[in-house]
Amino acid sequence: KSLGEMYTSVMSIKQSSLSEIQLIHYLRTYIDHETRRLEDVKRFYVKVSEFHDKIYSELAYSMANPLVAFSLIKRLQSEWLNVVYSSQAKENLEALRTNFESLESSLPRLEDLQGAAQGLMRLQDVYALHVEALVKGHFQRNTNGNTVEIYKPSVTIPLSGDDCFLVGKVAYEAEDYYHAVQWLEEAVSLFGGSNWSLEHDGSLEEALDHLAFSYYKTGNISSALSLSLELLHHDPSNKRVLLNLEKYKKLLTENPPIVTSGSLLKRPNTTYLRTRDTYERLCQTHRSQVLTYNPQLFCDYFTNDSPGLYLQPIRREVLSVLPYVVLFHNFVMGTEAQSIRDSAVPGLRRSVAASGVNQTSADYRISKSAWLKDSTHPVVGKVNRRITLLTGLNVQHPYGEHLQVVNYGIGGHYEPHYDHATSKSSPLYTLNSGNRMATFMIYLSSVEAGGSTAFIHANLSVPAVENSALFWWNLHRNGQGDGDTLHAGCPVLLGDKWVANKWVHEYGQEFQRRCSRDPDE
Ligand SMILES: O=C(O)CCC(=O)C(=O)O
Ligand SMILES: [Fe+2]
Repeated sequence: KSLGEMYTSVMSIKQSSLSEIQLIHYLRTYIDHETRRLEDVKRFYVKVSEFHDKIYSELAYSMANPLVAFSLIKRLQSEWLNVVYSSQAKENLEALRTNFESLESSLPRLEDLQGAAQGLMRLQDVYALHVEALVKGHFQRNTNGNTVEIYKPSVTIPLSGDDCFLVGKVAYEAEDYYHAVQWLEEAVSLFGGSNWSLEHDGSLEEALDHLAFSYYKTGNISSALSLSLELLHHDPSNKRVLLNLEKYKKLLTENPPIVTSGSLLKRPNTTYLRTRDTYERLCQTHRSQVLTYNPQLFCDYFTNDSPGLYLQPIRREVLSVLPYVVLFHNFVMGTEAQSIRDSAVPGLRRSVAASGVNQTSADYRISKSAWLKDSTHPVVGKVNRRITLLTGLNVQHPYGEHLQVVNYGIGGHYEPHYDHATSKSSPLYTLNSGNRMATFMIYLSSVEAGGSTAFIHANLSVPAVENSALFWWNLHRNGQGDGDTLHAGCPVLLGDKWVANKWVHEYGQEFQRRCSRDPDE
């Protein structure tokens, strides 16, 4: 069900941690059986050695004893064979493997490992994290020479040399030598002092090999050369490394390094983003500072003149006027958010994004989502009615889409995008109820670090505040898309981020939001 896409949602990752608990249990059983088997082997060893210790001084005399002679012959003819050809070890291992295979369908795949590695590199980039600190379990940023601790997790889990090697290799295989160099450097220094471990894929030699080549690719020949020399020290007869070494020496003598290291060490812009700098700055700041007093931005208790809200007005915070973005505090209760999250779990699938006439999964949206109809759970209908009370909008299907519940994964994000359709052939029009006029997005969880909603052109970054809801108009009153609504879900640095989207379409709102020919309205 969640095959190959586990990394795209923290919910799926939680489920896989249950598989590991089961595996620990299987391994314990295996260790117990193997320990018992080895104890039996040891007992036999002691028995036979003691026998020989006993008869050592009087060998000839002892062999004359028919009982002694018989036991010797029996041992050599049968007992030793039973020990040496025992199938117990194989049976224990097979039991372990059968148990492991029973869980295989719920284990992460190679895509998950690669996706998780890419998630780490995304966090490194967007939050300008210090890789050396990150691999030690610390979330730190370097700003103008100062180290800033972005978040202090309650448990610090450092990465191993092999972990770093894997991240580096994912970058290396994608020909992203900028990240490869940084992660392989960590791998080399962490592998340095440690011994080989059963569970590891990589080794110091392999890390050196990949790092040398990555440096070569970034134009840093002298580092490539010195790493190759270090590698030869460990593996003197490696022909390929010897050849590389010659090549690097030649390159250096022909072309002494004028531009020194790092010249080609630029971050790759894989998913090209024109607004990348603004996006990342907004993600890094919690709610960008409004320095000038703006009387148009205010807070109030809001009822929208709906009798249903008279006794319980909602705290409204106007965050931006153009585009109009408001935050409704405590829009849902914690128990309601919980019910919505729980109802969504069975339906969670990899999120898609509109691409031409189709909807496909993409690296620029890393999450899982589920669509909840009114009938899924009483709370869904209740929340829909509350949206109508607050906004006056008709959210009945197909004037409103079903509630989309989203759970983000490792470094989960949604890069700058519009919620409304920007082309006539968009799949959003299949509901035949016009374009997405407004977005009502509920934060179903808080996030420890990262995961804000950033409005690129409005210079606004809204942290995920549990139970609150964000509302904005995507379209001008004349039906044109409002380019200023470009927004993004920043990568989740730490936490389990859940949101629910209710998208309201143009049709059905003719009397709630009247048209205007003024393009600025
Ligand atoms: O998660 C967020 O903060 C934004 C999500 C979003 O923009 C979307 O789902 O369309
Ligand atoms: Fe959006």
